[in-house]
Amino acid sequence: MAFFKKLKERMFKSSSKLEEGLDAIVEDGGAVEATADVDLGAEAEWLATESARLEEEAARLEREAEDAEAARVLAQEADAEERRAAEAARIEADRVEAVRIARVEAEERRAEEARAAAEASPKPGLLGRILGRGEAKTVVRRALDDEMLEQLEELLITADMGVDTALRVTANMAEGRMGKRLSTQEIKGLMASEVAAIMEPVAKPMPLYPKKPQVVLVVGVNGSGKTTTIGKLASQFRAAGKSVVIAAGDTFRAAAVEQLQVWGDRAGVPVLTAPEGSDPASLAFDAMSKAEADGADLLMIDTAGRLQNRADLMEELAKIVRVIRKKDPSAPHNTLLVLDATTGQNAISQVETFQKLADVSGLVMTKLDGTARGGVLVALADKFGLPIHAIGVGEQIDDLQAFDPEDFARALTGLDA
Ligand SMILES: Nc1nc2c(ncn2[C@@H]2O[C@H](COP(=O)(O)OP(=O)(O)OP(=O)(O)O)[C@@H](O)[C@H]2O)c(=O)[nH]1
Repeated sequence: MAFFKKLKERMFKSSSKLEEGLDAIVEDGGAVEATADVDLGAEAEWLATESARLEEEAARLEREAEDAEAARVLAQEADAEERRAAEAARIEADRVEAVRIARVEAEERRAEEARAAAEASPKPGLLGRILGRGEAKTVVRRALDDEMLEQLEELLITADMGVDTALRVTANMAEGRMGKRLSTQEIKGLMASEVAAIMEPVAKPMPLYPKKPQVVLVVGVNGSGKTTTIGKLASQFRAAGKSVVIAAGDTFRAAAVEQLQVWGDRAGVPVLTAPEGSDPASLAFDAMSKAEADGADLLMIDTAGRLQNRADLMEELAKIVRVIRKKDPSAPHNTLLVLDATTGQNAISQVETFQKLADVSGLVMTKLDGTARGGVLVALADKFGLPIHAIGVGEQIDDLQAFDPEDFARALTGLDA
């Protein structure tokens, strides 16, 4: 699936970190085994070839016997009964002997091939040696024990899954499997299904309501990717036939406003701005009036992300909410928290903080491309259960994807499609 391949490529750092770790864990205390399916296939192939060859040999001997029979008939005609009978007996004996020799030769050739293959290959698999089919494919397997489980836990913790989630994932993986010999591929498969099970309940697109305008408040620390995400979302909604208005609510930073205007242009969506330093709530109110007057489907409000002064930020966000509720008591309909995956476990404390500042209704995780810390999304899902609406996997306008738990789990663990 092309979409999955792209996600896996984008999440390369997370998956390669887990893959390397898993390989090392399985090799540490694991043993090389022949992959049974490959060797049985080789054996079946060899038997089929050999049986075809023996059939040919038998057919040839049959033809010879027929020729001998013809000779016997001729001899009969020559009225040399005894000689002919002796000749026929000899030919029959020759035929039996020829079949025996052909079988012995086949056995010898087989043994010779086995010896040659054993010499050519320093470490052939067991069946490979017996059958002389060259080097058999091998796989490293390790019996699942407490030590291996601990190593798996540590690996998941280093991939930012957090201690509690890592413990839960490994405990579920181990259930009913202690002592079983597992390959890296099998462990990846188990891990991917545990991760997908945790992510499944939170994978929800941003809900749309029959409200005009539907107000989407976008919160998050500076640099988390709010502006970029608003631009990407606006572009997607536009493509889906929705009319969108954006409000540049971080009025204290001219650069942030300019950046939002650039994204508005890219998405083909109007961006409402206010003079530097003016009241964000007043801008939000004006934007609400414009969106209503234009009959817009969605109003997306960018906000400041200054966590340095939490009390001010809390008051600023609360005032925006108070003001837009004068126009629509049910607004904001969504409060999206944008998180940067590269901050790893710090994303956990950002959720805790913003849940106190605003009524967070869903998450967008950005910058999953190019980070080895993608596991934090599993920890977030496990700890908060907040819906994950989308993931950012690049800086381009179409680099925002709906969150698919199975694709994510496979990409995270490096499981091949
Ligand atoms: N690789 C990558 N970069 C991203 C992604 N999302 C955003 N960025 C980059 O992250 C940086 C910050 O993004 P912004 O959208 O400006 O973040 P912000 O939260 O609005 O930040 P402020 O404007 O400082 O409040 C920019 O350089 C973006 O290009 C993503 O999914 N992947």
